[in-house]
Amino acid sequence: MGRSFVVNMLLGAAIPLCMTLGSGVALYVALQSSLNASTQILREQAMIAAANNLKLRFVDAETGQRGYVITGSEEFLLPYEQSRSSFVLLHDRVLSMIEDQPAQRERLSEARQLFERWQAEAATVSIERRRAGLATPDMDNFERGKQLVDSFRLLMDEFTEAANLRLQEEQQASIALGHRANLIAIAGFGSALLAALVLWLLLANRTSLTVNGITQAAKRMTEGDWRTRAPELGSDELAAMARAFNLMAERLETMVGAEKEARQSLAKHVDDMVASRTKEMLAMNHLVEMLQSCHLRDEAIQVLRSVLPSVFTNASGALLLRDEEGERYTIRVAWGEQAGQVEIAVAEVDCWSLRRGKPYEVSSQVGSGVVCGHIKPQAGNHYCTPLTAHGNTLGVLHTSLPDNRHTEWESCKQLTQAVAEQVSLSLANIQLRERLQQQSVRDPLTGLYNRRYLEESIQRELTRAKRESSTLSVIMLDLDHFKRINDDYGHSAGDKVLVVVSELLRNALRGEDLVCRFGGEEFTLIMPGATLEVAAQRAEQLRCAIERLTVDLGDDTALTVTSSLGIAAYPDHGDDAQALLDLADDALYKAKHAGRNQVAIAML
Ligand SMILES: Nc1nc2c(ncn2[C@@H]2O[C@H](COP(=O)(O)OP(=O)(O)OP(=O)(O)O)[C@@H](O)[C@H]2O)c(=O)[nH]1
Repeated sequence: MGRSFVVNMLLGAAIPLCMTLGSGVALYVALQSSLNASTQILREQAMIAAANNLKLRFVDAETGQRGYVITGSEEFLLPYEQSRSSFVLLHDRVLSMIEDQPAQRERLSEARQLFERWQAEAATVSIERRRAGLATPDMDNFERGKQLVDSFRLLMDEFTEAANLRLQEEQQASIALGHRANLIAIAGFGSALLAALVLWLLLANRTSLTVNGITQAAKRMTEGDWRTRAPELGSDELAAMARAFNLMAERLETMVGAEKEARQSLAKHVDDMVASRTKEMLAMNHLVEMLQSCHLRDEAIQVLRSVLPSVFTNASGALLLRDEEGERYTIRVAWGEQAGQVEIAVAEVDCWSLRRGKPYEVSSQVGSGVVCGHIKPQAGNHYCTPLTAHGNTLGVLHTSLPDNRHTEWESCKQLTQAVAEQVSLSLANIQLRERLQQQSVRDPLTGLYNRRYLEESIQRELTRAKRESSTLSVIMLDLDHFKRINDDYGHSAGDKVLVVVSELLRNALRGEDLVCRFGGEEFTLIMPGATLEVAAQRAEQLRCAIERLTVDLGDDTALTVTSSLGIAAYPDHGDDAQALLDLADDALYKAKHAGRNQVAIAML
């Protein structure tokens, strides 16, 4: 664990500061010593000056004493007295200045003793002699005085020399202290300055490394390089700042990565949705085109079976269509999980959208609800919408999505509604076309095919019989004395007889046989694949059945009727449709002329 940046900063400031303080103290001490030395020099100089003064006082006192002794003039005694008293004062002052110099004190005490001895032994004696009127100088006294003065001078010279010596020492010491102070000032403050500079450079370098690292990393990040990181140097606050930056960068990288992933996933989702919608739209367009080309409801159901599952690629579903009788609905198309429900009949009460006449939904969006009985399995989201056209309900379109795909539910419902509208429209058109077609080929009274359809059909069937080397028989049937029924019981009774006989004919023949009302009370039967013999047998059976028929008119009146039948067959009677019809008609007339209620075969 390294030192913190703040501690480094404080150390960076404290070290030069301490060095400066240390230098200051050392400088102060050196200066103080220098000051002491200077004071000492001044004292020594003052002492030398005082020693010289003492010598001067002694000389003045001697000069005054000698002047008085030689001249006898009293005026010489004044300087003598003054010098004497000032000598004492000056001596005491000098003595107080050299308390710490015992050798000098001794010299000075000795000098005073010499001065006092000079006064006592030379000066006072000579002055007294002069006062006593002795003008002749006492040579012994004079000699003694001179010796004492010389001794005094020698002593004071020693004193001055010693003081001068001390003065020189003090001056040298002062110079040395001055040099030392200079050295301290230069070395101390210089090294403190250098230390401050070095520490500042270190701290600046440390700071700039981290700050530049972070700045560069931030710049690279703004240019899109989210993986870049700042260098984490050391373990101080700057390193903590770099670590915090890197943590932030890591978070940003994670966030940017997540945002990028989300964007990509959203783009993929949108692409998928667009692709899915495009596919659905293409499939729906295909469905609409195909339905528009259908002429029959069964054709439309075939188209819906093959195309509807590709329209709803993600959803299960079923298409329920109303039966022709209009009472029930049958699941005509089913896909996905509903695939097993095909051809199951469903009552109107089993579908809530049929009951209510509007779309019905059970999903997590609308909360819980009762699932329609025709939906199996019942788990998941379900949507039923009625197929309606011109106020009629044609069926129901139902779609389902599992619970885990609820995000697609809204678009699934919209697609279901759009497809339901298209299918309704197409089915309504087909039904209308079928109805018009039926009306154009069917006889409105009996529901049998009309003569126009007969003429088209016989040609087609004959061509097929020729192609397949098969046979085809034509029976012309005419009710006997039908005019009488009309006349006797009314036209509506005649109509009823026609309807009942038509029903009999329709039920008696095979599915591929055609029963047509040729006109009035005359019927034509086309029997593909039937030989002349088979046709003759069938004609006889029909004749008998009609003969046995009883038509109840509702007022306790029951009618019976007979019929005459003529037969012609391919290839027995040729391969021309009109010729076969004519031959069968001829045979019919032959049966009429033969007494009616019988079967006649065309001439071979
Ligand atoms: N009720 C009714 N009568 C029809 C219809 N079409 C034709 N008829 C009548 O059928 C009768 C046909 O009479 P005819 O051609 O004389 O033949 P017929 O009375 O059956 O006598 P034969 O054929 O010789 O046995 C006419 O009276 C027509 O008016 C129809 O749609 N309804």
